[in-house]
Amino acid sequence: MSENPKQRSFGRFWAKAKQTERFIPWPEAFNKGRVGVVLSNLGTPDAPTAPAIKRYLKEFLSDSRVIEIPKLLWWPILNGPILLARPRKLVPRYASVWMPEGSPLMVYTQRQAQLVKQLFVARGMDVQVEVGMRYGNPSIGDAIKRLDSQGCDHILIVPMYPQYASSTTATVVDEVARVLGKMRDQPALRFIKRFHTDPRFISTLGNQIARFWGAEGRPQKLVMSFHGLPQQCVDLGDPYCRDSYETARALANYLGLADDQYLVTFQSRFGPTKWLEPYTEPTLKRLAEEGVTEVDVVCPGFLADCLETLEEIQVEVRETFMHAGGKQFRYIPALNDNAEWIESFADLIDTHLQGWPVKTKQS
Ligand SMILES: C=CC1=C(C)c2cc3[nH]c(cc4nc(cc5[nH]c(cc1n2)c(C)c5CCC(=O)O)C(CCC(=O)O)=C4C)c(C)c3C=C
Ligand SMILES: [Fe+2]
Ligand SMILES: [Fe+2]
Repeated sequence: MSENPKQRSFGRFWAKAKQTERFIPWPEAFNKGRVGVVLSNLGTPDAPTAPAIKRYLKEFLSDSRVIEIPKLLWWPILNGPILLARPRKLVPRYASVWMPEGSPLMVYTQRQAQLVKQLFVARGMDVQVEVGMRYGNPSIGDAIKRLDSQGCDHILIVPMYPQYASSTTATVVDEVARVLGKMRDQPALRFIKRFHTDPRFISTLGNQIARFWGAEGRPQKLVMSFHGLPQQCVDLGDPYCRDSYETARALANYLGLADDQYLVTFQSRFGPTKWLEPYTEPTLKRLAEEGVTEVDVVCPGFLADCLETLEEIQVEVRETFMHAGGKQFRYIPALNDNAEWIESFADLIDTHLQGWPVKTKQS
């Protein structure tokens, strides 16, 4: 019997469809309408080697949300002195914090994603969670592609920064828009802008500090060190500085600290321009010189420990403080995979999923 021409053309269509990257078999195609979450952190080199660090820095420092000087001026500086010298200088610093599973920023971000996902499963919720780093791997594009292939057409983007800054939060939004600009069937989309005074964030970090003090005793001063930002960004309207002070005040209130029991400082200055002050390292030097010999440092802008906390604070700043006469310097770790934080983070994310088809096992 001869083949029906209609059947033949369907056969050709089917064979071609199966070859395409986005082919979804029929049963799964009906499983659309799921909900996905992208946890987006800064990103980090793939290895503590000069080529890997160079690749990472090139992508990071080519972002016009991060370096706000005209590209034509910046290009020779970046590709000249910075990318020729900085990667090699950073190798021993990254190597000193590297964990068996990889860069701490990556390891703790992946753990948070895994644990939050497990908690959603335990709560009977159908929510996929993927990590999408702003720079390096896995990228935001990778995360969205993975969610899309799992049938998620509702996506919540969670920039992992409690305080909003254009150079961190806004650039995640830019990148998501760029990725979605290439999609025909786009997902429904939401973003978390900030959670710098969210009671769940403040109480979890506050409890982490209080537990530390319960076991080890209180210091003379608590230093809350936030990542810095060029002063010019704040002058142009970036709310990051105000957000940081609001986090600090909420944390101090939660812990019952008087104004003279804590300080706010800004770390990780990059380049010669004026950044937010007071700078962390000179402040700690001054404190030691003035006779404050016992300090604890916490970094409430970082949800995961990384180079900037484990090396810059825990090694470099500690050394400066001790050389200036300090006797006791303790770094209180970031929330990382703290079980209470995983619960709080899942609750915070859940608040932003309201009204979306987060199917329960019963339904
Ligand atoms: C927590 C919020 C962060 C803000 C705000 C931020 C602004 C900012 N950073 C740079 C330049 C660098 N930052 C670097 C490392 C780094 N920065 C953050 C977070 C914020 N940055 C993190 C979590 C990390 C650690 C990454 C890791 O791999 O562990 C670096 C790389 C290291 C180095 O070369 O010193 C640079 C460079 C600018 C210019 C900026 C605001 C404009
Ligand atoms: Fe930074
Ligand atoms: Fe640094």
